[in-house]
Amino acid sequence: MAKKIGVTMDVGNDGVAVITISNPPVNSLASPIIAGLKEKFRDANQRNDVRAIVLTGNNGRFCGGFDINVFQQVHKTGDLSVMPEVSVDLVCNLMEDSRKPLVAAVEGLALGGGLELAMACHARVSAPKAQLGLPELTLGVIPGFGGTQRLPRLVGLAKATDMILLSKSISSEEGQKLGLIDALVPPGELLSTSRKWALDIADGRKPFLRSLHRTDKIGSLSEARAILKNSRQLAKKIAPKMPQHHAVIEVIEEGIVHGGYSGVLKEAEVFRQLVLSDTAKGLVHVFFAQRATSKVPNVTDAGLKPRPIKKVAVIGGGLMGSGIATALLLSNIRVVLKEINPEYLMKGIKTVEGNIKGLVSRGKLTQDKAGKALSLLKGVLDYTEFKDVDMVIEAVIENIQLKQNIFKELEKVCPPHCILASNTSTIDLNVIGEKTNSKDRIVGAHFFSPAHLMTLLEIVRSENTSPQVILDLMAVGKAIKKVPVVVGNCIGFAVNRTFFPYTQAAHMLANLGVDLFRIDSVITSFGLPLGPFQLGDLAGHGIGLAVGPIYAKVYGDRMFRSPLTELLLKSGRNGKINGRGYYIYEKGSKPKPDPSVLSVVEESRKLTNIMPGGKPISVTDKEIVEMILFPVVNEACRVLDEGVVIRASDLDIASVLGMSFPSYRGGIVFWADMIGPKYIYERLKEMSETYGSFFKPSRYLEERATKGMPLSELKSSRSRL
Ligand SMILES: CCCC(=O)CC(=O)SCCNC(=O)CCNC(=O)[C@H](O)C(C)(C)COP(=O)(O)OP(=O)(O)OC[C@H]1O[C@@H](n2cnc3c(N)ncnc32)[C@H](O)[C@@H]1OP(=O)(O)O
Ligand SMILES: NC(=O)C1=CN([C@@H]2O[C@H](COP(=O)(O)OP(=O)(O)OC[C@H]3O[C@@H](n4cnc5c(N)ncnc54)[C@H](O)[C@@H]3O)[C@@H](O)[C@H]2O)C=CC1
Repeated sequence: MAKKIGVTMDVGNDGVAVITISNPPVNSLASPIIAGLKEKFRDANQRNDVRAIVLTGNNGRFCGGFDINVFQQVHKTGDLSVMPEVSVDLVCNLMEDSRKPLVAAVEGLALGGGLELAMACHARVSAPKAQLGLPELTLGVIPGFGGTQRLPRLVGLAKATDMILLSKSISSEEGQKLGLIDALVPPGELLSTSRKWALDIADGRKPFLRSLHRTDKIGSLSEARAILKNSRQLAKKIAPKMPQHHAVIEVIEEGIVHGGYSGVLKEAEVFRQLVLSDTAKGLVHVFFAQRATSKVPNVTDAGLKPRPIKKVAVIGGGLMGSGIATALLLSNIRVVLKEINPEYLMKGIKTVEGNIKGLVSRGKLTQDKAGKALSLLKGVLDYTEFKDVDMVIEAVIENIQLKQNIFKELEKVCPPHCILASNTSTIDLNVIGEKTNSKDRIVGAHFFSPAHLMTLLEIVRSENTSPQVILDLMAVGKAIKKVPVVVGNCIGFAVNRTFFPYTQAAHMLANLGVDLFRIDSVITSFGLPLGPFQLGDLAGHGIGLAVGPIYAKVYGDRMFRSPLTELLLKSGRNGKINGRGYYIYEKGSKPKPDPSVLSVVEESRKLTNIMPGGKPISVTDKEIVEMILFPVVNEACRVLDEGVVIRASDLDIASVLGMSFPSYRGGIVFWADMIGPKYIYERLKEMSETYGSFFKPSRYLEERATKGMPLSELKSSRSRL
């Protein structure tokens, strides 16, 4: 059935015109909707039989904001003229300054431009539990329909700056307490109450309030300045590299100092600058990339329905198993946690308890919910409880034989419908399932550490995994608030494979004489939260050593073999786990660079002997970024070429959510396309001539560079999906 898009107006016998936005699924403000709103408001203002107006949205959702597709259009063409004139034409002139009272009837959600339309109305009536917010900063822009001016005037400056800077939405219940919502009524009474409210304003029984003209919640200029000073500090802390966070404070201040209308004009001007920024391009790409992951050909379009997953067994209560168990419990899924002995089992259970208590102490979970979650956990030492589980997630150490034996055993003890998933970070799924007859229900459920906090779930399918199993795991992933990305089977899958050159390039640079703490600092300035050496400390150097040979077996031709990890472990530095790696870890304080590790690096340099003429190389910060991240782009090209991901944007979202690649750079492939494949190819060619085949450009990169094609444009016939 075709989507019904448009704006309707029904004028009742009571003289109230109800204007309704229809643009499923979220009633976003696409260009025809904005044109329709202008037409209907003009009409309602002119008609003699209309005394008052109610604005609402169809299908239980008021409005999800401006149509983000238009931003993407602007990014593709650079043409700002496709952005309709809204803030003054529609919002100020036709709505707020209308002589006829206007009431917003809000239900479901009013976000971004949606909330901004509601705030331009003369009152807001809402159904319970509606989501209200201005999330524009997450898209690299600022509110553009007057939200920067009206929200402070409705909820107060401190609350408004907090909501805007943190893109934090509130419920209609909280909105009512703050004065954003005038009345909260059951959904069945929403329209009747809104009509009555509009007529009450028309007849002078209720005040005719124009938000932009209000000053009662702004406070004095000195109070406002003190709040804005705090906001500037907050913006510096949470988003030092985001232009929109700093710009929005300037825009709010303009309205405080020179009046709301002046603020509206400045808002429009700044909005138009920001919408063309690279940050907005990256963040809008990430918005759509994340949503695209829910569409998996031959799985989500195959007419299948996810089966209920009520009880899950997790094998191994170590770092990953305890995190995975925590994530499941928090979404009310029963968990059986299996370990090898009572001591390890107790340790696993204590870790789960610690994870959950940590959420309570940070105010992210109520005590009640924590108690409920923990009541769903059962620790076991044998397979008796496995007889009625719907899914098993194996998270034992990275050992092929051990995993093969476990899967062989699982086939016998689990019911036939049970999904058999492995959290392996590296091993080929076909090898894990080699000794079973259940290959169609074997799947990779690759979580990222800490598993209860990181949002990526890489779902790895082999050529035998059934679409039903993939769909079920996608549904579990969403239920436990992860973003599932379905990828093909290969060593390291999509994310770890793409990023294995990250650590290796860092090791090469350190062996070439570059200071490792400088490398970490350059990479964090680029936008990753941790540099490669600190990340190694966090993951633990033992795991690095264990997976090295697995990668070497298949990608050996393009690996830099560094003795650094082995030397580090020999010197008793396992990483954060034992308090010492490249950094020193002490409870309650930030990791400190450990100068004594430099002797280990020296030893490594002697063994590799790759410094030209025995002298450290001299590199700029830009060159460090290129030497570390261009090899990652190069491997991403191979991942794209081999069809390990369905679409390039899946690798973008996986790199953002799994590796914390900066979202404002749009993900690894998007970033590479912004720089240009030709430049990356030429730089890698130069590096490979100087430093060897580790940097040799891949066939895919060379082809794209020569043909002038973006990396994201897939033409692979070698899909693994
Ligand atoms: C001059 C500019 C004025 C201005 O102030 C700027 C704005 O208003 S910018 C937009 C601000 N709004 C937002 O940032 C909201 C973005 N959307 C969401 O946060 C969520 O989609 C939702 C909370 C509204 C709904 O969530 P959910 O039910 O989980 O559904 P999905 O997220 O999967 O979305 C369903 C499909 O709807 C598409 N969508 C959502 N919002 C918009 C939008 N504002 N514009 C265009 N399209 C939107 C989304 O892409 C999904 O589409 P699909 O094809 O994947 O089904
Ligand atoms: N550490 C990390 O950052 C990540 C690890 N992984 C993968 O997750 C898996 C587990 O890794 P970690 O949790 O780090 O290891 P870990 O060493 O912390 O935990 C493994 C646990 O499995 C238990 N175990 C071993 N054999 C068992 C058996 N037969 N039955 C029940 N329990 C058994 C061990 O006692 C141990 O507690 C590995 O495959 C690893 O590659 C995946 C993503 C990230």
